[in-house]
Amino acid sequence: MIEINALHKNFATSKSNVAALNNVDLKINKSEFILIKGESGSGKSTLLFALGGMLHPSSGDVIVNNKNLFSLSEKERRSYRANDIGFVFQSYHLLSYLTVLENILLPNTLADIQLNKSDAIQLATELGIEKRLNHKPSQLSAGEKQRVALARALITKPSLILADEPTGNLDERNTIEVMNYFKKYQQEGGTVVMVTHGSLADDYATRTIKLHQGKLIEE
Ligand SMILES: Nc1ncnc2c1ncn2[C@@H]1O[C@H](COP(=O)(O)OP(=O)(O)OP(=O)(O)O)[C@@H](O)[C@H]1O
Repeated sequence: MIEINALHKNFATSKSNVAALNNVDLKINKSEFILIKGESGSGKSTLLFALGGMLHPSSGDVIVNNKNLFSLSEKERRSYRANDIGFVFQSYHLLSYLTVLENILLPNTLADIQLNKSDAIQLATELGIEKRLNHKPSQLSAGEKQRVALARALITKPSLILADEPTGNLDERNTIEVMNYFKKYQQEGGTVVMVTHGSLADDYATRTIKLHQGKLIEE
């Protein structure tokens, strides 16, 4: 499904040149649940953003469903991001001036398919936040905020979830809940790629990869 070939990303400044990714090769199959681990600065987020078509590599390819992501037009890449991927971040990235329901339906502004309110309500019910639909993010607990972010990520029925430390601000109980939602999504055929430092996700993943100074050192 996804093939990463000889991926390099350099960040050059006047004083330094950081190889954030250095010759990374990786194949990701449908319905895998992959954890990306490695010390701070090892390139985990860079790899995730390249997978999401949000960060242009210096060289190398990201092939998704036989298409080279970085040979697509900007419009095609935007469509891939909006329709095929759900993003979940540590800090939720909810819009504070929108209600929970409006946040969940936010992909409507970007995705090709028309999302409707009843789908959002059904998803919110599955995630246990149906009583919060008219609240603003500031009125929610951390675990509730992340479930809203999950609903927003899932509403387009993406084939791939990219998650960057999604449980970094959550306690153990909420972490386990989020991991169970990811597992359910994966068991229904979705693919999850998740950056994490912790070990709570280990039991949920089908594979763990490790980066060190931009190199993939362990599968
Ligand atoms: N925009 C940028 N400009 C310059 N250097 C950058 C930029 N983004 C990332 N880097 C550098 O690239 C390297 C990899 O960064 P990345 O954020 O991918 O690491 P990470 O493994 O996700 O780290 P953390 O666990 O701390 O989030 C780091 O040395 C970082 O300083």
